[in-house]
Amino acid sequence: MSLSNPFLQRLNELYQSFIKFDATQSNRINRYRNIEPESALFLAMQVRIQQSKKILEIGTSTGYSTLWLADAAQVTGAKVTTLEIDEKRTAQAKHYAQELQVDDVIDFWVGDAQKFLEQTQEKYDFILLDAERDAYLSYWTYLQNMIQVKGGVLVVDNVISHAAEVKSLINEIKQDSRFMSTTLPIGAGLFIVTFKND
Ligand SMILES: C[S@@+](CC[C@H](N)C(=O)[O-])C[C@H]1O[C@@H](n2cnc3c(N)ncnc32)[C@H](O)[C@@H]1O
Repeated sequence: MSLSNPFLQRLNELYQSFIKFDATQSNRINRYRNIEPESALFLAMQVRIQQSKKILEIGTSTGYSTLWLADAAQVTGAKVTTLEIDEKRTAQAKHYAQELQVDDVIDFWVGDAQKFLEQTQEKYDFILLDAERDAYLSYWTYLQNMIQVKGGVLVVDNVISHAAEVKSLINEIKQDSRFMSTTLPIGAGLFIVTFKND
């Protein structure tokens, strides 16, 4: 059953252990930097509301958000492709996904997300962008062609907590008359983009 109490308890346990780990790391890059639980909950709801079938996550880390997305994907009959440059993190995320029996809907991809985006011809219903913010403008070149035109959505995390770092991306998207977008004050701030379809 989706979102069973044991599943939620284990997710919470994992989240607490990741937070503890991050507190021991002075170098930001070494931290896991998992999404806030309230953001993960919102994303899992959004997948259900949208009835997503194809989900892309950029930035797996240890898989906290991936687990939420995969659990929702099992409900909607979706597949999650998740990208991570650090193979040790992917191995961890895979391990938790197997333990929680959501690995059957996840395709773990290891490498530089830029390479994946350059090569893919796929479109996605739901895209979560949660990696290194200085690459986002470059990713957008590809992502704008990867959002499903009818009902697809891109969600960018940390747009309130790190507003200055995502300003250029947000300006670029706001200026593009094909899209509509807004920021939700959930967790570290979620920026949501979809096609206007006018
Ligand atoms: C903020 S964390 C992702 C957190 C994850 N979404 C969660 O909520 O559990 C960002 C991750 O992106 C990865 N990353 C950074 N640059 C990347 C790149 N160029 N390609 C793929 N992954 C990258 C980092 O290694 C890090 O694990």
